[in-house]
Amino acid sequence: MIPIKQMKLHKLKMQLKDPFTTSFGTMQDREFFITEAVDDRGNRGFGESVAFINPGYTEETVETNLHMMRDFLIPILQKNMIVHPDDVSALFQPIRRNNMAKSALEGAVWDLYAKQNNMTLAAALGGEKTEIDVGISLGIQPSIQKLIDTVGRYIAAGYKRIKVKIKPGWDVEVLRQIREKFPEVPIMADANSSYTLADLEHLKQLDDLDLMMIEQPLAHDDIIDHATLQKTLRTPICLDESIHSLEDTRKAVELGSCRIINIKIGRVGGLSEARRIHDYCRDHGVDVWCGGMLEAGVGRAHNIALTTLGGFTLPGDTAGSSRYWEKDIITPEVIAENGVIRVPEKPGIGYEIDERALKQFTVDEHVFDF
Ligand SMILES: O=C(O)CCC(=O)C1=CC=C[C@@H](O)[C@@H]1C(=O)O
Ligand SMILES: [Mg+2]
Repeated sequence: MIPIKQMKLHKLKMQLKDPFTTSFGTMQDREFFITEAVDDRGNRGFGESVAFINPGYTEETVETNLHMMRDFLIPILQKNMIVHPDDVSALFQPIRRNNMAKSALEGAVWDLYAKQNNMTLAAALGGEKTEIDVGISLGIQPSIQKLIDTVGRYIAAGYKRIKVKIKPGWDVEVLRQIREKFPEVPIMADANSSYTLADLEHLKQLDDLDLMMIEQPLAHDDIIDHATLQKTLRTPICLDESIHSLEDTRKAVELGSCRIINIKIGRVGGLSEARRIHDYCRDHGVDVWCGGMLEAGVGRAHNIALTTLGGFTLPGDTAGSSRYWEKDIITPEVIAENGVIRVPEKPGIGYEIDERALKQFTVDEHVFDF
């Protein structure tokens, strides 16, 4: 690989079109880093950190990302020769966790590598698809009727599956009314760890609603109780927060904690580990799909490239840019037509950075020479 000459961290502030409510809170203001790896040939590789402002989803935040990238991870990249992007996750091994910080930098290296080799990021990863199926993830709405109207709108727009947030008091009845209204639509529920095994009898009611899966019903750091729950539920459990690595995946699959895994590039530390998890799941008959973290266009582009791998058999959360943003930071924006996104054919992430938009949303910058 042509060496990195400079790494830039652009700190952005953007506002989601609509507030996004889950069992652990409501988000609308998004702060995050766009990472930019530059070589001496004018190639620029981009990544995106997906940590939120507060540590509600994982322990990472925008501020911990900056600390880890500036004080530990970029110095490692400055000191070492990278031959292939897979080297980055190996170099970062001695640093514990902090997967979203690692992923933000590794993603920029993967994009730079693909551009240096005049390949799409999808091709660099070994992806096969020229288009991907996508679903939509809906936050908790003010009323059941509002949720039903919103579900109808996205089904009319062609999205391939609907993901509904649930939590105690907003679950069985809500899903029953949606299923009644839309008997054929692929529907899944994401609980974001808001139940315990004490809710086992309550959760068994979900088995009658023909759901594709129940995502992360129990604790964010559990695979034992999920195995107990999966034994009693017909509906597949999908793990999200519990899975941070290939090792977590292996243990969860061997224990029978889940039948499906939501792979999020940031949560597992980058594209190389995401691909290793994909390969393991494909070899062990576990379905995977690509989750979302309310990303801007760079993160969205990385999700699209990853989803081109053959084992991504289920629609993911990578909806079009306009679902999230009045204005995205890439051009063209990501467009989902009838629940399908065409994989871009330009080198790297396949979308250009909209420099005016990047500048408009940038609130801080850090530049590191190599
Ligand atoms: O990016 C998207 O549209 C998916 C958003 C989404 O469902 C989630 C994002 C981040 C944390 C959670 O709230 C939730 C998830 O758990 O998948
Ligand atoms: Mg989830």
